[in-house]
Amino acid sequence: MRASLIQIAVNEGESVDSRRSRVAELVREQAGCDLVVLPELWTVGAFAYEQFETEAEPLDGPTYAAMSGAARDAGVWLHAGSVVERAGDGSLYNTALVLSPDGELAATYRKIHRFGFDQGEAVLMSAGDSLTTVELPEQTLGIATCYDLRFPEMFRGLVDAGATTMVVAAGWPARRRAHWTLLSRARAVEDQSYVLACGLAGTHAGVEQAGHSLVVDPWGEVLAEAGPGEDVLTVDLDPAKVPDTRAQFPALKDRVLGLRPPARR
Ligand SMILES: O=C(O)CCC(=O)C(=O)O
Repeated sequence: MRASLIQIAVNEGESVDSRRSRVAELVREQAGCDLVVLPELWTVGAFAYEQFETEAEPLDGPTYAAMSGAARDAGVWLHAGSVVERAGDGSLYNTALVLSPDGELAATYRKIHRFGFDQGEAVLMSAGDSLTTVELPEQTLGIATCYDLRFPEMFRGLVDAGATTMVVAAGWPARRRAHWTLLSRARAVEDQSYVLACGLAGTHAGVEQAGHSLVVDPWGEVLAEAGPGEDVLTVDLDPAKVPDTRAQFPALKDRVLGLRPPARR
């Protein structure tokens, strides 16, 4: 199974429309891959809070339209990153879209852990409350977005739902790049899963992005890592490696759930 992660540079000066057209071409260039992954909020920019209202779109909006055609032309499964979704009741969500090779919307995921500590996304967006997995012919994708990477219990929920490859679309700031790499590897090791972590590059709204997207195998080895700028990572994954790792080193079987809190004395 061949996967490509497209680490998109979002810089001031490029309109959302021209970026959409440019990215659609980049997706088309990945024909021959099985899966293509894009970053979080690559249309508007993950930190461009003042544009969230104006660039919000319904699930079948302009990003879906552009990505649907690109997925179909390339014949790939496409995790199209996330968009600012305007829901029917007017509220906004940070919503990931997964398209099948015929361009249909196969799954959506509304980001559960909003970033900002009572500012930015955390106040502008509503929170999702459901996990999303996507069945591909040889693997099950577990979908997560950026700040979610810090919450291992969410990934354990994805493992329990059958996920074998975690796909993390992000707009991770350069300032905490070390956390990005460390947490991507930690999720791979503890969940004995592939992790495809695809971030933004460039600088928007004054926030330099980390880039350095990476693909980690279920043993925690980094199979490929991007540089700081716009980049495409193409990696061959062996779906058998997940069950093999889980069988050879069956730590997931030793989980103890429902521990009692410490006794009060
Ligand atoms: O957790 C972090 O350091 C970055 C999270 C983030 O930027 C986001 O979720 O948009």
